[in-house]
Amino acid sequence: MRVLIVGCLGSRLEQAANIVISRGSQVDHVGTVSQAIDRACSEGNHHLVICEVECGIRSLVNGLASQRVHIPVLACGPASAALATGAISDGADDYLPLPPDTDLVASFLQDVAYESHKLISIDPGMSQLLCLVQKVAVSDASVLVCGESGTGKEILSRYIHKKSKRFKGPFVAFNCAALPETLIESELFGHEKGAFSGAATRRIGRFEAANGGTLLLDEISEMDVRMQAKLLRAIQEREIDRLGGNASIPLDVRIIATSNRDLKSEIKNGRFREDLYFRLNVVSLTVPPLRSRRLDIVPLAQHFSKKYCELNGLPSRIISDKANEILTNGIWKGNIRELENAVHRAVLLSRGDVINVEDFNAAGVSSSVNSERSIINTNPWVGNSVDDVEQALILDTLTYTDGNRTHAASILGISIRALRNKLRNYADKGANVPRPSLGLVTQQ
Ligand SMILES: Nc1ncnc2c1ncn2[C@@H]1O[C@H](COP(=O)(O)OP(=O)(O)OP(=O)(O)O)[C@@H](O)[C@H]1O
Repeated sequence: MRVLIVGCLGSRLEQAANIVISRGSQVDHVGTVSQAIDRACSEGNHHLVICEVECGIRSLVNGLASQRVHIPVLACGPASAALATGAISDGADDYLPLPPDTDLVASFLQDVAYESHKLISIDPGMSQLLCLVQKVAVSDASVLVCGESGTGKEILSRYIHKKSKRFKGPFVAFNCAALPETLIESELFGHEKGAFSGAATRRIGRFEAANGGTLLLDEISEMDVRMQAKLLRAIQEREIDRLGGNASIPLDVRIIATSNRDLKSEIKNGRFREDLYFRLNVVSLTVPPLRSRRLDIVPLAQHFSKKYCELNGLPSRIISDKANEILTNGIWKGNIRELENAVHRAVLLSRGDVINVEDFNAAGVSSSVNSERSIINTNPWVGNSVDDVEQALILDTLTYTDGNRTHAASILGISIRALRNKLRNYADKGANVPRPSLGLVTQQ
């Protein structure tokens, strides 16, 4: 989830921002309402705005409405009934007294997340999985969610949390592939002030932030083996030590881990600890790829169309029958993330209230139906395989970003991990893969 914070980053607003970050959301900060409106309009991917009351709630709410951007606004400021009532009558959805109460911030985020993490599915293949999820969600057992990249493993993990007895507790997501080894430990376990150079204040880690709730360890296979040992100890002993701390902190956390690698072969290759695998794999769920649950394509595409029309302040747009047919019967190389990106681009490119096949063409959707009904038939890439086109696009993008994997993944709309896997394959096939630029935190 992405949150835009508006106001002067004094200590109280900073505390609110830190709580939001510790709950697994991404934070952007701007100083004024007009910057907030610009940013929300130009980026179109914020799920919540938290705005200091003195910045002007009415002008923020009116400004967003005039650009037809619909994002919930949480006003914040001193604990005062008059200020809270004023902010709400100016159009804020709610009021957060500062200094912020962690549980209150968490519950606002949860309400917003509930809307933005709605799980859409009608395909019988998924229904079976969801029945199983209902049964296992109520227990406290660790769950391992497997499936290809972008199939919805994270959204399914959130669903498990929502259906569990812990649903009122926090859901904290941690991506094991996103940070260098040196930072993972302090991020997971937290640190005391002065634990290492740069540790200017005490910081609680993701485990503590998830206490009473669920911790999602996304892309667990990417975690270094030494770190896996520390993780295993924390899960087994149900307690952690902050870095530089001398008292153990008891934990009451349900663990859900995801992987798009085959962990059994990772174990064989010595890259994943077998004992950790058994700890995590009490219940194992596999999310099917989109190509084997085609009945989900149309409802998902409609859902994404609504979502991106709203986020970009556009009137709602329906997807034409022809485009739906092509999306449903096309050869999908990608998964739901790719469908979401395609619909997002088509929403932005379409004019009027219908999204047509041409809008998907212009958005670069290259799936084709059977023989003659190819979505793209005039593209210069015709004649190349999808794999070749994808490789060329990825390597060109990486050259453009000067080797920066994070930036390239963001432009391409894929996860860093998916990008790294592809680069590894290209390098294995002998392709010339641009090296990471200096100071990068990701590795190939
Ligand atoms: N059933 C669904 N309903 C609505 N949105 C979905 C669904 N499944 C996935 N999505 C959306 O698709 C995108 C990718 O989903 P998600 O991040 O859960 O996939 P993932 O398998 O965890 O990906 P990765 O392996 O790359 O981490 C997200 O934006 C998510 O909200």
